[in-house]
Formats: sequence, C-alpha cells, structure tokens
Amino acid sequence: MDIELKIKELREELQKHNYNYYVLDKPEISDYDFDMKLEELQKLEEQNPQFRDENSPTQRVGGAITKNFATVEHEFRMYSLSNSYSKEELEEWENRIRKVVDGEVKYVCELKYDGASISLTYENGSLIKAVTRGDGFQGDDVTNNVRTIRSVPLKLKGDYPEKFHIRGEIVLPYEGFAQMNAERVDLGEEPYANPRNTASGSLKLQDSAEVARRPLECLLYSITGNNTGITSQYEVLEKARSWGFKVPAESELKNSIEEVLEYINYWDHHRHDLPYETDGVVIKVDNIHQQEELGHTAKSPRWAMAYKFKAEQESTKLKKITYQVGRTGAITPVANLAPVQLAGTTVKRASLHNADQIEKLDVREGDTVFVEKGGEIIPKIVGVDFTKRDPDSEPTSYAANCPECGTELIRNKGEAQHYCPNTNGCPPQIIGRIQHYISRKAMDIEGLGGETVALLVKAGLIENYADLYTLKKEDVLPLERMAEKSADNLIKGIENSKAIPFERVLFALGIRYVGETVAKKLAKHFKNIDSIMSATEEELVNLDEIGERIAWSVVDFFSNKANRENVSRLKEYGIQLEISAEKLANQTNILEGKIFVISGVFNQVSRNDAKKLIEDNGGKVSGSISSKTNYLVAGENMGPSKLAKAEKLGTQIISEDDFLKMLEN
Ligand SMILES: NC(=O)c1ccc[n+]([C@@H]2O[C@H](COP(=O)([O-])OP(=O)(O)OC[C@H]3O[C@@H](n4cnc5c(N)ncnc54)[C@H](O)[C@@H]3O)[C@@H](O)[C@H]2O)c1
Ligand SMILES: [Zn+2]
Repeated sequence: MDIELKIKELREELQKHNYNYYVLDKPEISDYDFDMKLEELQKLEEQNPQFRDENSPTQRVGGAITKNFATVEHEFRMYSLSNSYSKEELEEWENRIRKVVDGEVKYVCELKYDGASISLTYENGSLIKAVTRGDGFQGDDVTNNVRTIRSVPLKLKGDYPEKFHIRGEIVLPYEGFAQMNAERVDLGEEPYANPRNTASGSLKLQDSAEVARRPLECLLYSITGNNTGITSQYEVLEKARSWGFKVPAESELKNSIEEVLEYINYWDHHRHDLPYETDGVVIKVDNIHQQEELGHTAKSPRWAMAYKFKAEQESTKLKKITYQVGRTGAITPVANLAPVQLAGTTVKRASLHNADQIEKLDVREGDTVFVEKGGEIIPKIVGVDFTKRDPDSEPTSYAANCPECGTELIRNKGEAQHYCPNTNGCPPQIIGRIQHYISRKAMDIEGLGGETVALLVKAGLIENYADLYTLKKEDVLPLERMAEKSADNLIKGIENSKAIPFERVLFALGIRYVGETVAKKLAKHFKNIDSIMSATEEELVNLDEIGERIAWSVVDFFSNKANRENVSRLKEYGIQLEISAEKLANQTNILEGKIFVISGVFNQVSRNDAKKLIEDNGGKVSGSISSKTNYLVAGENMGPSKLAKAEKLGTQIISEDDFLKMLEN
C-alpha cells in the first residue's frame, strides 16, 4: 500500500478515536488497540520524515476544549505521557536518560490513576481555578464543578507558596461507580461504560449540583509554578500531602530500573485491591534539575514514562445465554460461563449488554469467548475465539419472548434494549416495581425488605404498590419468618410512608427515566400529581433538562389505566401527591427565566441558601458569566475576573441586599 495514504488513513482514524474518547467520552476501541495504532503511525512517520505534519496525532495531546465552558490558557503547558508496555521499552528509556544526565538517577514510582487530568490553581492558599487539560495549551474552566469534590481542599494548611498550580487526576472509585450504575439500570437507563469516561463526563456537566452527587475524588501528583522551592518529585508528593491534598500513599522512591520493575510487577497483581482504577505505573526521574536537563518532546516529558498494564483477559466456554428482566421490563442478556479465574475472582457470568452487541461480536452458545474485567464490576465478553468454533453452530437468535411471562418482546426505535411490555402482569416487573417503591431513596419503608415483597406478591397478597396500604397484620403473620414484632413494624413502616414528600413519591412511582433529580424538577414545576398527569409532551419538553425521552415516558406512564388507578388509590390512602403548603409558601415564580451567577462571600445568607432562594423562586443559577446571564450577585471578595467579564458583557451587577430585596416583592 502507498505509505503516504496509509499515514493519512491512520491519522484520520486516530483523530476520530481521540474525538470519541476525549469529547464524547465514548471510546470505540480499547486503549491498547489505540496505543498500538499510534505506535504504528509513529514508526511510519519516523521512517518517512517527508510526510511530517505538526497536526498529526503523534504530535499533539489528544484532548479538546468545548464551547460549554470558558476557555483558559495554561500558564504552564500540560503534557501527556509516553507509554511503554514492556520491560525492554523501559530499559531503552533508561539508556536514553543515561546519555543525557550524569550521576545517580532515582525514580519515583506512582500509580497511574485512570481518570481525567485537572490543573488546580491556588493563590494565597485558596483554590481559584480548576481547568481540564484540553489540548495541553488551553482547557475548560470547570472550577464550579471541581469545587464540589470533597477531596479538593478549598483552603490549604501549612507553608505553601503564594501561587502555584497543582495537577492531578479526577477519578471515580469503583464503589461509587457501581452504585451509580445500579441506580441507572434501576431506572431503565444504559449503565455507564467505565469509571474513567464517567469521571471525565462528570466534569463537563452543566449542573454542579449533579456533579456534587457523584462520589468523585481528586488525586494529586505534580506541582508547577515559579519559585516553588521544590527540588524533587518525591518532595512534590510530600509537600502536597502536607498542604491538605489527597496524594495516594502507594508512591515510592526507587534507586534502579530493577526496583522499578519490582514495583510494577507488584501492582500489576495487586491493583484490584485499590478502591479506584489504575491502568499502569508512572515512573518519573526524581531530581528536578535532571528533569530540566531531559526536557520534553512535542507531547510529553522525557523524564517520565507510563508503563501500562494490559487488561486482564481469559478465555472460557460460553454455556448458555439467558435473559434477565428488570423492573422497568428492560431485558439484559447474560452469558453463563464455565467458571474462570479473572483478576482475583471467579467469574461465572458476564454481561452481553444487548442484541446489537451479540450480533456485533457474533457470540453463540458453545463458543469459547474472551472475558475481560476492566473498571466494570460485571465482566464483559470482548470477543470470540473463532478457531474453536463448532462449524455446525448457528448465529444466536435473540429471545423473541419474555423468559418470565412469555409476552412478545418489543424494541423501541433508537433504543438498544428490548422490553417486555407486560408491565402489570410480568412477575419480576411487578416485584421490582414494588421493591423500588419501598426503597430507601423512594418511600423508605422500614420493616419491609425486598425479599418480603417477593413473598407478598407470590402469596397473592399484593399486586402493586397501592395494595401495600390495604395490608393487615393478620395477612402478613403467616408469611415465612414473620413474627409478631416484625409484622407490627411492617405495618407501621407502611403507615409512616404517608409522610414522605411528594417529590420522592413521584420518584417511587417508577416512571422510566424519572430519577431523583427529574422527579424533583417535575414536582417543583407542576406542584401536584394532577398537573403532571395532564401535562402534554410539549409542556414537559419545555422544561429545562427534560428531554423528549423523559417527556414521552411520563405521558406514556399516565396514559396507562392501571397506573392512573394506582395513583388515585394512593391519593385515597393519604400519600403526599402535592408539594406541602409549607414548601409552596416559600416558592414563587418571580425570578422565572432569570439566570444568576453568584460570587464572593455573603453576610446574610450562605451561598447555598442564596442558590436555593433563586431556584425556589423560579430562577436559575449558573457557574460562569455568559451573555445569557441576567444578574451577577456580588458578595465580598469577589473574583476580579468575574467582575471584569460581567462589566465587559454588560451584565447587571447587584449586591446581596439588592438580591434579597428582589425577593421581597
Ligand atoms: N480507546 C480510544 O479510542 C482512545 C482514544 C484516545 C486516547 N486513548 C487512551 O488515552 C491515552 C492517551 O491519553 P492521555 O494523553 O491522557 O495520556 P495517558 O492516559 O496515556 O497518560 C497521561 C495522563 O496520565 C495521567 N496520570 C495519571 N496518573 C498520573 C501520575 N501519577 N503522574 C502523572 N500523570 C498521571 C495524567 O492525566 C496524564 O495527562 C492513550 O494512550 C490511550 O490509551 C484511547
Ligand atoms: Zn415479561
């Protein structure tokens, strides 16, 4: 093939993958495959220098800046890292170092945290800015979102430089990731692919309250600035820790590449014991003077190297494909495997996601398949070992009927998942819906657990959540493991749920795509269930952050007779189906359509209260000033850049007093 054409094609392909990865947070190939293609391009470009192009993906940091946030130039460039996948590559790297620097070289080994890079700027011990890496020269100002991360100190302690930048990685620990996914699946939404993309996507959310709900963490590893007085990488870590930053304790100082390799080997085997995802080890020359001597390439420092772990993969036999039915009727295909050891656990089941995935991989029962365990808690099938396929096997035909109730499955246009439409007659849907209704974040019914719900349904005592309120002690006493006291508690728990506020009742109803946040928004806007039930799709879509999918789902839910009947029974039993008078009293529409930015320190109300006041009265709070901002509420010690921007855009600047007066009318 023509070399020039090959180079061009590889560049285009890699550019597309960069876009998928950095902008959409939806990579289509594995990091390993990406790195191999990049290496191939690098080799071709080296051998054919006449085709050099400074815009080639080999010459640039892959990230991008978006239009959604203010763009900020990095005072010091943010580089990427060179990658290596083998001992030999590391040894070559050491040889290159030896040619440049004299004397003893020590290395700091750190874990390579897999998340999104961030640069934090501190002045006089206060966080003033948080910017994504972007293309390395400039990034997105995501300060408001980063402020919500608990491990980012807003004020430092100890003896810190007057001004400096500190860099690190924002990650989503496994536990929080699994919990977020469980909630999404429960809502009938697609689970997130992996913690890294979810962390990176979280930083780009418009609503920082939503970011605050995500259990993100920030792990730090580098300090830049003028006159920081720091002379080694190890000192960077210790200093950062002493000022209050979260710096993982696994980092170690090593005297030789042999010691480095031991460290790598250890963590390759123990990385799954860590609470967050790591995709390798970063090795850095410790001495800052030596670092300066080594310098940078177009893309990365010569004094640092990432050693990347390979994803753990095993092959095993796929015995059977079964189908699970969720509470919203969503069907998930599951691969039942011959048990295999993977990343320290025995794997027997793996997710196959949906019909498209099965077709794409061409997975069949009886195949030998490759199973991988990445950030996901549930392992996934990444491919088929076609050399071992039975020549007589047939392509998988996806289930046509619900495995639980036999109803024919449907698939809505544009959706990946199949559904069982027998909402009110399919046992796992009936049980799942009631289990969701009683769950902690919904009606929080104490004394009633998921298993008891299943027993109650199977005993024919309840068919839907409204039936819960007709249960009597004598009904439940004969159930397995039900004693006098637990029966009392159950009835009491159900009774107490009548005090749960409307927004949570709305969430508890189990409308597909209506999670806690959406339920809150709907409750706030419509105030009571009757208005929601009579709302049209157009009215719903007109609300902020309510998309067509949610609007359709709400209308669809209430067009169902059984659902309407349940709601009217709940009303009869005294469940809260409107916003309480007390809450209503403090809510108006006087700020409707107005966008506020709040900045600085307030005296009469806290920033959070100010935010709540704006939202309760129909206004919106935004993190940064744009041409759409109506008012900048200026507290004391407001950032000068905000003020300058507001003045430039002609945004009306008001004081805390002015703001509180607005609300008095
Ligand atoms: N699958 C895809 O389609 C696709 C597309 C583009 C990029 N990628 C992946 O992303 C990689 C490139 O991304 P990148 O530029 O962020 O580089 P990288 O992930 O290979 O390494 C550089 C980054 O590592 C992070 N890091 C984590 N721990 C660190 C530590 N202790 N010290 C220093 N830095 C640390 C920093 O954010 C730094 O910017 C590729 O190698 C590839 O694996 C994949
Ligand atoms: Zn069914």
